[in-house]
Amino acid sequence: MAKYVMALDQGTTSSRAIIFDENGSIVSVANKEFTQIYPKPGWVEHDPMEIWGTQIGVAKEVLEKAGISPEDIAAIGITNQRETTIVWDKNTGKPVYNAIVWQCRRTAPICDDLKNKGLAETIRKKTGLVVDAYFSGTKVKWILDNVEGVREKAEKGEVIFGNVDTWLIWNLTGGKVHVTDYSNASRTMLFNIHKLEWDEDILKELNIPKAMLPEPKPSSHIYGKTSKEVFGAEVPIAGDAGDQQAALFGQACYSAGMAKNTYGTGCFMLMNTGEKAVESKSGLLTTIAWGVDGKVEYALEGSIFIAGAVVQWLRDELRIIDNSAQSEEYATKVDDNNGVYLVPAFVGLGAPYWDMYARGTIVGLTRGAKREHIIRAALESITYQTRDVLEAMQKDSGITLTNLKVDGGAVANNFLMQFQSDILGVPVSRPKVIETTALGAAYLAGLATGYWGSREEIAAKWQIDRVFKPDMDEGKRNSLYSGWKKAVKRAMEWEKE
Ligand SMILES: Nc1ncnc2c1ncn2[C@@H]1O[C@H](COP(=O)(O)OP(=O)(O)O)[C@@H](O)[C@H]1O
Ligand SMILES: O=P(O)(O)OC[C@H](O)CO
Repeated sequence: MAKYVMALDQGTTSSRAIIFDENGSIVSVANKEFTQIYPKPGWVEHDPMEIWGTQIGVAKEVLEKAGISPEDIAAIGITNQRETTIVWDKNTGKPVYNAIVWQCRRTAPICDDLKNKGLAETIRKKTGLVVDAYFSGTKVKWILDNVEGVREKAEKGEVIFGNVDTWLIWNLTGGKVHVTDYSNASRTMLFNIHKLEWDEDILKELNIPKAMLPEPKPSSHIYGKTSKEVFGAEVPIAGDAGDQQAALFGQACYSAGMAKNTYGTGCFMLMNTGEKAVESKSGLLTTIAWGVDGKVEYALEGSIFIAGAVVQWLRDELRIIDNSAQSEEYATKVDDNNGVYLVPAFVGLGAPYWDMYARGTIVGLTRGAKREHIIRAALESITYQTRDVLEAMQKDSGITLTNLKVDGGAVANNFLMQFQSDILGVPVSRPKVIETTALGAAYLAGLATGYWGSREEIAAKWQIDRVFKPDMDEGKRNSLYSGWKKAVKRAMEWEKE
């Protein structure tokens, strides 16, 4: 029997491949960053060929690093940045346009139009989502309306759509399989999350031909096999989930009420709500967690668009740090934020504000404000945004969280984790494996092929690295947070005419 499971984790800023053994321990990792394209303010694109090239590149590299061959892989699990939209010609395999990234705001006017027609509530009821440029539906419409000749081809079924999971599976199978899983489908704003089917009315409203859409499937399922020419062997592709849902799975949040927060490019808090789709009244999303074991489970989600990305911005655009880890070093050189707040609304604000027209701002600057304060304010902003969504989640679910499980690249930052716990007043638990997204995808794939037997078996493998306990008095916690709320008001609706 093959000895390992491979996860392909296609994130917003990098493509990663990880090999896991039976214990869920990492055997080897390969990672490659790729180009972020910003054609206009508020627009974000990726080159789909670069996504594919880096992803297959790291898949080969990780095998080499581990000294194993493709035949040693029992199954592959795919997990991906969600919502990002790719449309390609199914005969040539070539994209008709760059991938429109989840962060891209170009379709805000299409969303305004849907809202003005009074469709927001119907769309929310069917899809669980707030009408926002974040989701794929309006991005597909934009491509059909703006790229010459694409609509005609789409109507003939020659041009097809997929999120990044679909694009990777299509390429891995040598252009044979056009599928997605329920968790990814639930992020398109085209999918009825209760009936588990594409919604004809929304498709009609957005003028999107159904023939373009992938077939929705469970998240733990054998979708097809890798092509020998592409991967070197025929390996079952047996797991597929959006990266945030995969992280929830990897954190073993299998019962209703369990939650995690992932600190990557953005920050996404998800709470499992079991087989019940809970409607949010506080600005959260209702989303499909996964389809596993013949049933579908749901989650409440608080989506924060910019988290770790603010640290990349300090590094690449502001150029006041050389690497992400330095953010911790500078932030801890000062005792506090000195009254400085940074609202990283670079691509608008997600939950719970949903303001497509908000933009980034720094407030509270005085003559004594130093680089350290700005760096600290950037890290603090991640924790305040998390408090925003945690409060919404507690309201919607009626559950008071007594502990928050965390993961993702930025949780390596100990200052960030301690401050997070201080601002929430709740312990924050960091697991040994912080690559939980990839782990979740591996588990989904391994369950479908019998490499692992059950969720109980998997849950027993979860191990803690460190718990950060709150160490700030309530008065200070609340006064810092009220400063944040004031700062957010300054950032909102900035781009609105
Ligand atoms: N020590 C650190 N402190 C703060 N942020 C960090 C640190 N290390 C990594 N990051 C941030 O974490 C993000 C990378 O996390 P990752 O989970 O790989 O994200 P993604 O899957 O979205 O590409 C980057 O945005 C990076 O700036
Ligand atoms: O690339 P990540 O890990 O920040 O995740 C992006 C999300 O899936 C967007 O919804």
